[in-house]
Amino acid sequence: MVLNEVLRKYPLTIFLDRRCEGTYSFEETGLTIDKNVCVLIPIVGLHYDPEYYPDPEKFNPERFSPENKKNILPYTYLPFGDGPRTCIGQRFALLVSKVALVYCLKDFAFDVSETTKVPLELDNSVSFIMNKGNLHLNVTRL
Ligand code: HEM
Repeated sequence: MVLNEVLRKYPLTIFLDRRCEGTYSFEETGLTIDKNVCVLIPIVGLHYDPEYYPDPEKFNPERFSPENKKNILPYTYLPFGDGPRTCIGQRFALLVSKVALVYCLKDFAFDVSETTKVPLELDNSVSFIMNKGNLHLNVTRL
């Protein structure tokens, strides 16, 4: 739940790109996308849309609890993309992250320090999500 919420707020890739394989018209809006047109899918826009994630700035892992996650609409949560080109490392990445977290939290406590930037400041000069400067934390051995 915590990792899912981290990847909602900070999804690494801010958009996905696809090239339209054939001219396609949406019945609901009449909008037509011509063949070969490139489409950008705004991951961050979807992840911060209050229609899909109420109070989107709030870090709330409960959004991904077993009871709540079934209400998440398909294609509104895309940290690993979706469809035939979805991330092949998704399961591996989640497994490694969970193991790393367990090892860290088993022996150390992490806390903010006077120099920690709250809220986290993001670096706008890169096309993926990354914090600006260093990330300062107080680490105590348990
Ligand atoms: C938290 C970690 C990771 C995130 C957030 C992530 C995210 C993504 C995203 C958004 C895509 C594009 C998917 C799409 O276009 O629908 C992608 C593709 C891909 N990822 Fe990851 N990824 C992660 C870790 C990994 C790891 C650990 C591996 C390899 C061991 C990996 C291998 C790949 C490959 C090969 C593709 C291209 C798949 C294709 O085009 O068919 N990723 N990833």
